[in-house]
Amino acid sequence: MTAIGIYGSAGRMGRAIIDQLEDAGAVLAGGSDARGDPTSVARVADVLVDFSAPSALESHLAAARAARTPIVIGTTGLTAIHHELIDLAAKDIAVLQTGNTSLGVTLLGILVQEAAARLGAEWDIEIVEMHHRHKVDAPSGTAIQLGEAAARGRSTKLKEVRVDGRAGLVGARTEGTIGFASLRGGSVIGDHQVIFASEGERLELGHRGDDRSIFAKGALRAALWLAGQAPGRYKMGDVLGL
Ligand SMILES: NC(=O)C1=CN([C@@H]2O[C@H](COP(=O)(O)OP(=O)(O)OC[C@H]3O[C@@H](n4cnc5c(N)ncnc54)[C@H](OP(=O)(O)O)[C@@H]3O)[C@@H](O)[C@H]2O)C=CC1
Ligand SMILES: O=C(O)C1=N[C@H](C(=O)O)C[C@H](O)C1
Repeated sequence: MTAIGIYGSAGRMGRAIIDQLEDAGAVLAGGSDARGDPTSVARVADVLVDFSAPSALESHLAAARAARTPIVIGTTGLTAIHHELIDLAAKDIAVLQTGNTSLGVTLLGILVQEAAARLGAEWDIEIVEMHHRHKVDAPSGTAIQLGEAAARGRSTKLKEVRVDGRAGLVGARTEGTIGFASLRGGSVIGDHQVIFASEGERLELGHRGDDRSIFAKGALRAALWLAGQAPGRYKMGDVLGL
């Protein structure tokens, strides 16, 4: 059985993953949190999953590289520097990074890219997400990933067209931009809606997470797949064949 090491094991996602281990045919190699030892976990695991915090990413990647253990990174709130660190680690080990491990959101990304490619720039794109009151990063990793899919569909880069959380006298919308709005409240697991708005009509593509187990099952599916892969950087689409 595949032994899974979990970074962020005591958190909401860590606990949800532990609940799914048996059904996935995996066992817990060990876990660590803010005061844990990522190196010893990496040494005893066949594959690692990281659902912790961006500030821990560098040390988690270093531990995974030193032990030559593949790692699934689900932590969100990552910056360009974090992505560079991931690219660097992927030269030595298999790394899968995704803002969302669910099947539904992985497929949604493909649909969004396709819709953006087929609809002209006169269709405004806005992305709305809602999460529970404890979430610390915004926009969500999923929203950013969906924005990147839309930008790809339009053969542009998200960073060139991104508009975050409007407030005040911001002026009329600039054609071709992709806007983000984040809502926080209660126990919402994770809702995402991509709105394509034109004169007189709107197309809405979305996903609602009703249970955190969807992310846990996806993370374990990714981990079991990644355990057998050569060094490189992978996506959920590679796991699911989408
Ligand atoms: N990709 C996906 O599909 C999904 C991604 N996520 C993302 O996963 C991450 C975790 O979410 P969630 O479980 O809800 O968050 P929680 O706050 O419930 O858990 C975070 C865990 O990470 C640990 N942690 C915090 N800081 C560090 C650190 N510096 N080093 C090591 N461990 C640390 C915490 O430990 P301690 O208690 O000791 O501080 C805690 O156990 C978030 O970034 C979230 O957005 C969430 C759901 C799905
Ligand atoms: O923090 C969460 O809970 C979630 N985070 C991920 C994100 O930032 O997109 C995925 C999911 O929506 C739940």
